[in-house]
Amino acid sequence: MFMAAAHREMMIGEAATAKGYGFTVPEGAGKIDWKGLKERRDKYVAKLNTNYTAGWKKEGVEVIEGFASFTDAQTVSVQCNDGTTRVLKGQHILVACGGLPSEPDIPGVEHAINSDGFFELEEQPKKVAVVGAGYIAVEMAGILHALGSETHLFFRGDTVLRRGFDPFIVQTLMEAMEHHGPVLHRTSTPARISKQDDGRLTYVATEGPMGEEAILKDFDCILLAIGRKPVSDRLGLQNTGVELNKSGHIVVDAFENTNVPGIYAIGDVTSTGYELTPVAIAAGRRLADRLFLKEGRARIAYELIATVVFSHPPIGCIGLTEPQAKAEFGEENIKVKQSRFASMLYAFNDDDKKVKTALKLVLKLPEERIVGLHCIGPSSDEMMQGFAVAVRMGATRADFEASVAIHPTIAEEFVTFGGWGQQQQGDKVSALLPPYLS
Ligand SMILES: Cc1cc2nc3c(=O)[nH]c(=O)nc-3n(C[C@H](O)[C@H](O)[C@H](O)COP(=O)(O)OP(=O)(O)OC[C@H]3O[C@@H](n4cnc5c(N)ncnc54)[C@H](O)[C@@H]3O)c2cc1C
Ligand SMILES: NC(=O)c1ccc[n+]([C@@H]2O[C@H](COP(=O)([O-])OP(=O)(O)OC[C@H]3O[C@@H](n4cnc5c(N)ncnc54)[C@H](O)[C@@H]3O)[C@@H](O)[C@H]2O)c1
Repeated sequence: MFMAAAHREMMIGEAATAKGYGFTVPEGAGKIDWKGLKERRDKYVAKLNTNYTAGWKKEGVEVIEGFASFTDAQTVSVQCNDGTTRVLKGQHILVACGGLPSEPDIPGVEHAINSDGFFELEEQPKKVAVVGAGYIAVEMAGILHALGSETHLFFRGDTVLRRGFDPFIVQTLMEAMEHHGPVLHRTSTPARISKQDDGRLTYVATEGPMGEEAILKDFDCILLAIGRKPVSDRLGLQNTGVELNKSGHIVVDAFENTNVPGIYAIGDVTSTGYELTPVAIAAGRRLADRLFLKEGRARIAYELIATVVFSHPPIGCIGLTEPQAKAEFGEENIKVKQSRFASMLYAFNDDDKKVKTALKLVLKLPEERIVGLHCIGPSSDEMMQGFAVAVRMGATRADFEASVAIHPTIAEEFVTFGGWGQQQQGDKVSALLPPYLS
């Protein structure tokens, strides 16, 4: 959440963009009171926790603080924080124990921090290495760079976000980062970390096809963000017969059931492949409705989960990438509409203009149903939620085309695409009205 909020305040080049609009931007205007921000954030988080605790009390939920593990498929033993042990039996047991950051097996790894450590930093690092290519690495490197830390981003492939993101969008992000972002270190694999005599850190990676050593010195922080692993190994699951997959995630079906009746799992600890807060919450709600309100067989549409990366600029997407759609439905059954342009927001600053906005629709033929919608550019994060509703409802190109554009916005490109080609005419127009108006 704070990444999202921080992101909005710190759009790269915001000061430069403001200059283009005629604002006087004093030197050092972007400087941040890191300590003050951390203090206010910690207070805010504490208040949220207090509110949740109060809510549970009000609902009559007993909260037992401690470490829980299974002794058998109906029994959980809790080592409570107050030193006592509680043994609880249940007809229904839900595992929602999440995950922990993964660490590379390299010498000196203890000198680095992970995303938990990032939130504990008391000072803004002057020179920082961020290792990884996923959400956290991209977001945190973007924030640190935007705040003025000398930021180096190290990743194993040619691009970041290689898994699950459309190559057109990723390429646009790479170009934006090259113009306005951290120093990029491609094809780079972590090798070792050591502490220098002056307390700063040296980071060594192997880079390029020949695996040459790259030695970079003088970091005051090395942040590892190479994914998260489920905590399933410490829950006594071996006493239950609950099945885990190769990566240790609890195997669940689309209804949050494990293979053991009465044991369910949601969130990051599961095999669903989505490590996102709203997915865990939605899964919990659906499960509770089914178990206790007996409300049918509602399940999450895992195929259509919208996601946002709070990169600079942000990325929003839902559904299949172009390669995924072609693999699933066959190349001949997929049509793509895409567009790349300099946003009007950046019209007055030549350097800004290099950061492009890109949008893509992936359509399944013959009905031209939208099976993928992807964008990168200002406000892509905010615009995704509305488009996600439309895509989940099965919107087609005709539905988008029939929606009158809002001008001047970036999102309007999705419904105009520079003129979709043929305009609908005559009787076809009424066919494009929503059912309740026709
Ligand atoms: C840096 C960072 C930024 C993120 N940003 C976003 C974002 O912007 N948007 C988004 O949608 N998602 C984001 N995520 C992902 C999101 O945080 C997770 O998907 C979500 O928290 C998963 O919820 P969960 O309940 O499965 O697990 P968690 O939130 O990890 O909660 C699991 C809880 O179980 C407790 N626990 C573990 N084992 C036991 C045990 N044996 N006994 C008792 N308690 C136990 C843990 O202490 C923890 O409190 C982010 C993740 C990280 C790390
Ligand atoms: N905006 C958001 O919604 C948001 C923000 C932050 C995190 N998250 C969630 O948290 C999850 C965890 O984030 P993450 O960025 O740590 O994981 P990730 O799975 O998104 O990315 C991990 C990256 O680390 C790389 N990697 C793996 N092993 C490596 C190694 N040994 N050396 C170098 N690189 C290695 C992988 O290639 C991958 O690119 C995400 O999958 C996401 O679901 C979401």
